[in-house]
Amino acid sequence: MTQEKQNTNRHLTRFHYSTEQVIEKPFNWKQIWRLLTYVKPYTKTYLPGAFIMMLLSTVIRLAVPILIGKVAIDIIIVEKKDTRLLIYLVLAITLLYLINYIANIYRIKWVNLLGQNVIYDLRKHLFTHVQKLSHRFFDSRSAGSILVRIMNDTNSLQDIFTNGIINLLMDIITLAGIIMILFSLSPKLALAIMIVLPLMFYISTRLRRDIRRSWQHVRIQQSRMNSHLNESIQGIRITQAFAQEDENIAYFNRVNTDNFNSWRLATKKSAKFRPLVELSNAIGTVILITYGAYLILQQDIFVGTFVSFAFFLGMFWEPISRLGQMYNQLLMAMASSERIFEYLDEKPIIHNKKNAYKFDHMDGHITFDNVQFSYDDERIALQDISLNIKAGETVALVGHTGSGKSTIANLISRFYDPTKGSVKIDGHDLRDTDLRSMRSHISVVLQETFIFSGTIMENIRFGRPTATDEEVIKAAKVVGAHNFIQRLPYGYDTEVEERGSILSAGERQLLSFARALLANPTILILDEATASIDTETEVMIQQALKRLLKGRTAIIIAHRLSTIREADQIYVLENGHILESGNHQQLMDQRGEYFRLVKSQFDMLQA
Ligand SMILES: Nc1ncnc2c1ncn2[C@@H]1O[C@H](COP(=O)(O)OP(=O)(O)OP(=O)(O)O)[C@@H](O)[C@H]1O
Repeated sequence: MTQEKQNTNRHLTRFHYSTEQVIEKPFNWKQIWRLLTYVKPYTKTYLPGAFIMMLLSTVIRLAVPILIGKVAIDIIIVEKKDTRLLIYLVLAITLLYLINYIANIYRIKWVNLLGQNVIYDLRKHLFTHVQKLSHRFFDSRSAGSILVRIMNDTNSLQDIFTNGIINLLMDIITLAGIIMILFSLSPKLALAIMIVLPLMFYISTRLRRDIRRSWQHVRIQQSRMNSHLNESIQGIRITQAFAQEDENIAYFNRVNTDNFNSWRLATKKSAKFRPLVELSNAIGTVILITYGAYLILQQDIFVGTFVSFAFFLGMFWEPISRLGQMYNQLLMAMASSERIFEYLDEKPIIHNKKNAYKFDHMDGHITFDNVQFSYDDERIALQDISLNIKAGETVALVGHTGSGKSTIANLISRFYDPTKGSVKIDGHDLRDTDLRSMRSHISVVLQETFIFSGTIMENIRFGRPTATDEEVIKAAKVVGAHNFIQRLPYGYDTEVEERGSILSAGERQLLSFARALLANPTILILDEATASIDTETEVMIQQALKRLLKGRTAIIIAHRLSTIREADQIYVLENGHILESGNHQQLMDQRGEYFRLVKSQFDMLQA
């Protein structure tokens, strides 16, 4: 292997998506029942309609071969030789076919409506559920793989609900009907034909596990591809900046090839089913002709019965083959539904207790009592943290990267619960409070401001959806965003794409301030942007910040000296501990870590 190739391979290991493993569970009826609960809302509408149409059409299909073979040939032609009766019979059969045609139209229509509605409900349920899941869930999964479950996995269930259920019933009824009719026409001939059934059974049981696993594998490959796609498109700017496009393409090619190969394998395995069914059909036909002719010669059966048999035999393999396909579909649906139910069974770790305390009003007094927290079992992110942040105070958290500043902010918003100790607001342990009412009094401004696709107006209004246009504009004016918004091509109606790429970092920051101000929170958590911005914007942001903080409890993950200096309390963190605390002057006098931090920043600015 060349050095270059070795390097590329080493680099490619950075693309590692750990989320998807094969969920291997035996076929289980419980899961099918659980899926069927989604049909329940339609048991008074589409389902009975489709069922009646299916029944009608099945009865007609079963009756016609008897009318042609037994009635037309054996009775009317051979026995009675009555032409008029034959004409009536032909007319009756034509009418039956017409009814069958209409029944089929309605069956397909209602079955499709049923399927679409069920998928709509399932996707809604899944999305609603995922929205409520805690940060821990998202920490361990890529956005792409979540996307696949909401879109692809629900899509793959569509077939089972559109054609699956009704076709399954239709095929089972048809099969049972045919078997009964065949046995009543000639038990000997019926028994002879059934010899191939064990072969069919063997085929379906042997192949089924294999097929199921390969389809599961396809989903995993798709999920990997989506995860990579999602990440590489989101990170395209960095990719281009580091000239890593080729590496990205190489990895994508590999994922794409894996995806292609897994599809090929799965379809190859599934494709074995049909030819084997055809083979059984052929064997059955040979038996029918040979043994049937023998029975006619023995005068055991009449020609008409033989004709009915031939008709039914043609109809016999069709549902069996479809049942085989249906089984494939069912296996695929099992794989998808397992993956969907895995998410639906994921309980939000952070949830409301019974009789949780509702914050109708919040003063904004925050306390941390000996808090310990770790994201995983391996590392402790916070230890022995005790804070007392009085209502209306501005607190700055400073410290080296990874020291635990954002973790403190995460605990105040209750994105996670502490492993030990407690976090309280106004004396209420957050674990005993109502999440929604608690968070409605808190606003978070992240360093990386998230801009949603939509207009500037809508983006600010995200802070309080009921706000009027005037209120939005007022908030923008207070934080000093109004001027730059007015200069945009359509002012407040300018469309910004996801992530707000047409705006500068400073502008995005001001927008998020306006959004936070509009929400009018009691507690404001702000992760100050580290992006270097020009002095003029810096001044503007500082002024905006002052207005934003007025009258609120503020926790600022501070990077700028100007912000830190004005804070009522400063906590210096190191490796998850509080190293020092006090106001600027007190900490400067201590000449400890804070002093060194300030000095190094000052030296840097001087330089
Ligand atoms: N979602 C997560 N899962 C696991 N570990 C995490 C997670 N988020 C943070 N950590 C770890 O917890 C520790 C504290 O991280 P935190 O984000 O609070 O640091 P910080 O002081 O805010 O850093 P920065 O200034 O770089 O934002 C770090 O060691 C980090 O690696």
